Amino acid sequence: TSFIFKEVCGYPLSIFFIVVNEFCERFSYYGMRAVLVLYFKYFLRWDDDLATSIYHTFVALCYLTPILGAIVADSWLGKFKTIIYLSIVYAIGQVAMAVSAIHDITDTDRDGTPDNMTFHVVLSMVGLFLIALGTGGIKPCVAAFGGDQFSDHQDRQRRTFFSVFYLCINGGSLLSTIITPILRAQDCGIHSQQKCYSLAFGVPAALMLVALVVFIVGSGMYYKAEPQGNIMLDVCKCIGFAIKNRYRHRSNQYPKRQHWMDWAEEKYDKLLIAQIKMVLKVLFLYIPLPMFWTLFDQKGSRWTLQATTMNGYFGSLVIQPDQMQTVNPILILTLVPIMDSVIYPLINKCGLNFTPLKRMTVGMLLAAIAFVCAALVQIEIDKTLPTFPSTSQSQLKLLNMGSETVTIKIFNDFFVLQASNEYFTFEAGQINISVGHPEVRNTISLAKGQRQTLLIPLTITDEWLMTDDITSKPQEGNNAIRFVNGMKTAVNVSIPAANFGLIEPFSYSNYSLIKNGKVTFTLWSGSQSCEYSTDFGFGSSYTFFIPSTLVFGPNCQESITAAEDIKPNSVHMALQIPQYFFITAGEVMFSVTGLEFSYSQAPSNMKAVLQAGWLFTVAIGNFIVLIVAELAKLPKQWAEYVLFASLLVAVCFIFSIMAYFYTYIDPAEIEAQFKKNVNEDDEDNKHKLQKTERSNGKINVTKLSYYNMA
Ligand SMILES: C[C@H](N)C(=O)N1CCC[C@H]1C(=O)O
Repeated sequence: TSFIFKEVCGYPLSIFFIVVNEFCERFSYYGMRAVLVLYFKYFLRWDDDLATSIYHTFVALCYLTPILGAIVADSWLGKFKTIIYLSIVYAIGQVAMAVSAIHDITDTDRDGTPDNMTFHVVLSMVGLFLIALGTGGIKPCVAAFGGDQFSDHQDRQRRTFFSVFYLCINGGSLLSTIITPILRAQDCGIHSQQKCYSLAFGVPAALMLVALVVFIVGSGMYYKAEPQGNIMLDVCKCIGFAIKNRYRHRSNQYPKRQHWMDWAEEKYDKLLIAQIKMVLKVLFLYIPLPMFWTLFDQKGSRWTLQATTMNGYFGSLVIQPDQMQTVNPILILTLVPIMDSVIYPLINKCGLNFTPLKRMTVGMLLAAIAFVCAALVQIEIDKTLPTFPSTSQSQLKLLNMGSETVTIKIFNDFFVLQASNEYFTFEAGQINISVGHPEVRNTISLAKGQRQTLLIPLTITDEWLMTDDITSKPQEGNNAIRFVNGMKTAVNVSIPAANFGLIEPFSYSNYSLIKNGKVTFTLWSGSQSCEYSTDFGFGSSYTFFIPSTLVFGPNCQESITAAEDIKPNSVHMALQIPQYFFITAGEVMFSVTGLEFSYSQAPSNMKAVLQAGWLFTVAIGNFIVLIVAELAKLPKQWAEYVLFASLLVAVCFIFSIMAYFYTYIDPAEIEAQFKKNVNEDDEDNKHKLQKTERSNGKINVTKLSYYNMA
């Protein structure tokens, strides 16, 4: 097809439209993905398990559909038309998601919640399916289409293109993962204001339309390789025939052939057989690769969970656990140029031949190192975690509600205390406690596997009270807070975000979850009030005690005491940076190189198919995360990290052996050689046929059409 070829600094101008398209498309994809789990959980009201499973299934589907897109592009529509049509499908999917998140559509009673949840679920599932089809379908085509814009002698430029392409992916990903959560946090609605998921999905939908328009604008400048017929069907038939033919000739009397695909020679074109061999060789090499993605994809799950048990204060800036993931695209944006312009040229200067497969091997090793770092950080975190009781143990803490210290005897140990900050651990189901002078004895039954607090009343002879305490770290960096009222009057405690309700005399409130930062509690008793301010970190639990002696007024702050049930997270989130650095450096070496390798080693008619094969390794990696997370329930998280690191090292060792035996090819050169040979044969055969025709007086039509085809 004709096109206007324009070059800027040695690069075809057309790739500008392709990389801008990729930037917008990745913004659209990652932006929508960033708020998807929260949409499931808080809008569709799904539980955590269902939300996580559907999320991972969606991600895996997005990397499975490239196969479909590649087949359509290489065999039927060509890459250009496939990208246009599937981008339309993709944009419709994004719009469906945005519409599905408008609660007002079914909120007939105007209470702020959708009344027909089936409508929202069905529309969002249809939307997600279309998005998976679109994003996956176009992904291998866009990368390969970009590669097609370069001529055979532009190897260096094409390599740079793949690096810039990767930068755009991560630029889009970075911006959208920052912006869409902010959009989601806005309130919007017609009848009632709710969290604005429709805007968080609407902006990615708009970006997808921009991606489509930008791609169409470049239309006149693209080199559009023609699809070469139903190539995948031919490939399958050819492989099937080779296997059948090999089986038919299994006896020793038939001479062996160099390659099992050579058994297709009787029926199929030698060029097609050579092309299939090229693809199979690369696909075979891909077998160990999903393991890299298995580790890589845990950034979004295990590493984010790890961050929830860490301290996110960076000076006055507070980083939320899921925001740590943005370190990956930020590092990509810095590491790709450094690798391309400093590290690789330096390695070359040292005389080392750092081939693509060597780079990928080093990339895998770096990912394994990242997991060792994650394990070391986990060990540090574990040291700071409270020791919760085992199923055969009980833990007890004491809180003396009186103003005087009391002497407490548990079995034969004496304590003089106002309140105990530590939990005592007991194996026995019952303990004897003696309090004060003269001694008041009590036998207390303890709950196994539980933490409890014993509230010793003002008058020791009054009834003793036991509370059930929290036995795990609060999730997502929240703080679990409760109040014990030691006063003779009821007290109401509230903060802007929560109300602890009315706490009766000598009783306690339930736990409420509070975010980090400064919080001011307002205590009310009748018309009297008191303000109590304190700073919270991440993942702590406190019991605040309101003493009987509290005087409401400006100085009440000092009278309230805080018992620390669970310490706040003390290991800093910055300690995750080394693991992010290694996984990202690994990604640059592995993924950017793999993308280019998949293009350069693919025959001309199967470029998109091999890109899809590459993306398929990402899909399998995601499935392995799902399976391993279910199966490998190791008691210690750090041990799971070490297990993953060891598995990747083992896989990397196998891959390096496979890579050692791989010979790099230039598909264009091989194809040209085949075509030249066939043309020469063609000439010879034409002469032979003309001779035969002259001698027999007729032509073998089948053969002639075969030669013409070749
Ligand atoms: C966001 C990642 N750094 C990244 O660029 N990718 C993860 C899977 C492949 C690649 C992408 O194309 O999105």
